[in-house]
Amino acid sequence: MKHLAVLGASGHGKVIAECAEVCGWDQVSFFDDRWPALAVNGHWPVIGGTKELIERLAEFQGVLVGIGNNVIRLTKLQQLLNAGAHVPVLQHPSANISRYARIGAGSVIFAGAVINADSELGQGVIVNTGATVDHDCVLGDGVHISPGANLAGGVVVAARSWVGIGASVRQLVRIGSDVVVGAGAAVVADAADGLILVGVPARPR
Ligand SMILES: CC(=O)SCCNC(=O)CCNC(=O)[C@H](O)C(C)(C)COP(=O)(O)OP(=O)(O)OC[C@H]1O[C@@H](n2cnc3c(N)ncnc32)[C@H](O)[C@@H]1OP(=O)(O)O
Repeated sequence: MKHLAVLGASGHGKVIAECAEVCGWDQVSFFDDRWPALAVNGHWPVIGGTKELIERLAEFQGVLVGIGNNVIRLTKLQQLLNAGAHVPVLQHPSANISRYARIGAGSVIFAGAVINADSELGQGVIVNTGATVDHDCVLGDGVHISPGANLAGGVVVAARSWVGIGASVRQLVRIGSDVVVGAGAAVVADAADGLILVGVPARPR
């Protein structure tokens, strides 16, 4: 019996839960600091907060963080790793992931995503529905590649940056840490840390 705990009873958490079910996890339970006021997340129960999860870690064969905010997701992930949680990588069966890609603990790769050869993903990364990460990309801890976004070959996205839905990034471009790339943007040049970029071609906002 494989029981997965997900910290963060969010919409993102629901996608993690369903992905876990199709990956063969028998049961999924949520933990969220809004518990006990929040007792359910869609089709899955919420059975405690962070404190309760850490007390009950031994009951779960895996623990993931279902929080979209990159900074909070990484903080919670580190807390769970420090407490000795077993943090898996979740890969939807329809995702096409190179055998030569490396993916850090707590990362989730959703339906229809593609990750090509020699890409390296850090911990707590989200490659969302239908996103593509081409060959030789490097994604730092806590990066989120939103649905339908496309990274060309050799792109670097540093820690905690968020590439918005449907955005595109030209090959070999380096995006710094804590950057937000807006929905539909086309990033064609390197971007410094902390910028918000929008448009085609993408410019700081
Ligand atoms: C499964 C999931 O749901 S995963 C989540 C996927 N979601 C995303 O990818 C969202 C990415 N976020 C965005 O694109 C956001 O709009 C941001 C971060 C770029 C900007 O957000 P905010 O700071 O809240 O901007 P706000 O909505 O107030 O708009 C400010 C201005 O920027 C413009 N703007 C906002 N987003 C964009 C964009 N993606 N491209 C071009 N212009 C934009 C607005 O039109 C507005 O222009 P105006 O001042 O001329 O009226």
